[in-house]
Amino acid sequence: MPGAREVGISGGEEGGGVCAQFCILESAFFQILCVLGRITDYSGHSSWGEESFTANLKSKRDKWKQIRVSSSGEVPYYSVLTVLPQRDKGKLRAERDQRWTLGNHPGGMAQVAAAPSPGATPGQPCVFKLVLLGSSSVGKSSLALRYVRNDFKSTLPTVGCIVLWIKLPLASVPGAFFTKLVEFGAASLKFEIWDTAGQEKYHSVCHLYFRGANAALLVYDITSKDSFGMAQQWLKDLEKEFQPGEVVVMLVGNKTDLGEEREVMFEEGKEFAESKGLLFMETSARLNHQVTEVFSAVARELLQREERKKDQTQQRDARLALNERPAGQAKCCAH
Ligand SMILES: Nc1nc2c(ncn2[C@@H]2O[C@H](COP(=O)(O)OP(=O)(O)OP(=O)(O)O)[C@@H](O)[C@H]2O)c(=O)[nH]1
Repeated sequence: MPGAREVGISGGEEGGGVCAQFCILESAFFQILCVLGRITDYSGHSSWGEESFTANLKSKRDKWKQIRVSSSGEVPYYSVLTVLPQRDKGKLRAERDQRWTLGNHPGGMAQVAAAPSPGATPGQPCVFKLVLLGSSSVGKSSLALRYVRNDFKSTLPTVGCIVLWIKLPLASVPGAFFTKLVEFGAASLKFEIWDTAGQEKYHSVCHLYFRGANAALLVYDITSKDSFGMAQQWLKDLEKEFQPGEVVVMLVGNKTDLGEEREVMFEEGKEFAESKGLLFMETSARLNHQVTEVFSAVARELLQREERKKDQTQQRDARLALNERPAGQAKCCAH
């Protein structure tokens, strides 16, 4: 978008060849453990295999521990299978076996997933939570990866609902995974992008992750009519959770590079979006077509809404101030 400048990217540690989902999973766990006060530092992953990973965590006592985490089952959960002792001792001693079910651990995901407060600190950019929703394989993770890192790769299915922050993260485990700072002239905002798993088995828990969202991208694959239908289903889920106009929603038809296999016409997407008051764009994460424009359009809409809210608050305060004047004092300073 003209005037938009991307000024920074942070979060989501990614080692060589490590997939985005992995970052999400890591990030989610890192946040959970920080919230629980169990760790003070995190050294990143050491390996990835199937649906498990290992990570090095620094405890309050300044000791490094290695944990192995896996996800499995119909309801996604992440289980710390084994806590290994300090690496310098070299022994494999199981110290703890804990299991968290996403969303219901006291002090866990519920806090991690708390809504960011736009512009909470004066001088700081407004922070907005943006969730990516849609069927499996429509390209949610790819759009985030393209936007945040200008990268594209064949990715593994996200497990669970991770916030990625921009993959703000999990197989897709809920969690923030990337943040991106965007400046529009004098205004700036920070996106916290939460990626969710599109697989049907995770659908029932994904609402935990869009709680507190400021914006949502409803992504479908233009070569799949089914995915377009599912995007409409996701919209119904959002409507259950939010008041009309509470979140900025954009419908995104991805994979325009596969035009010959197109099953959903541009007009079809546009008409549906207009009928529901949604923003609409078609993209190709693969060719980097319109990806930045999608996020910029959402960012612009969010900032405009914030401005409108500020104006309304000022007008209301001004009215209140006038009404509170002592009796007999003129309400109009012109006379
Ligand atoms: N041709 C083409 N392929 C794409 C595009 N975007 C994503 N893909 C591919 O589609 C597949 C699925 O992409 P993902 O980004 O993992 O999809 P997702 O929606 O995050 O999937 P889940 O994690 O299962 O919810 C991968 O093989 C991507 O490389 C695109 O714009 N064009």
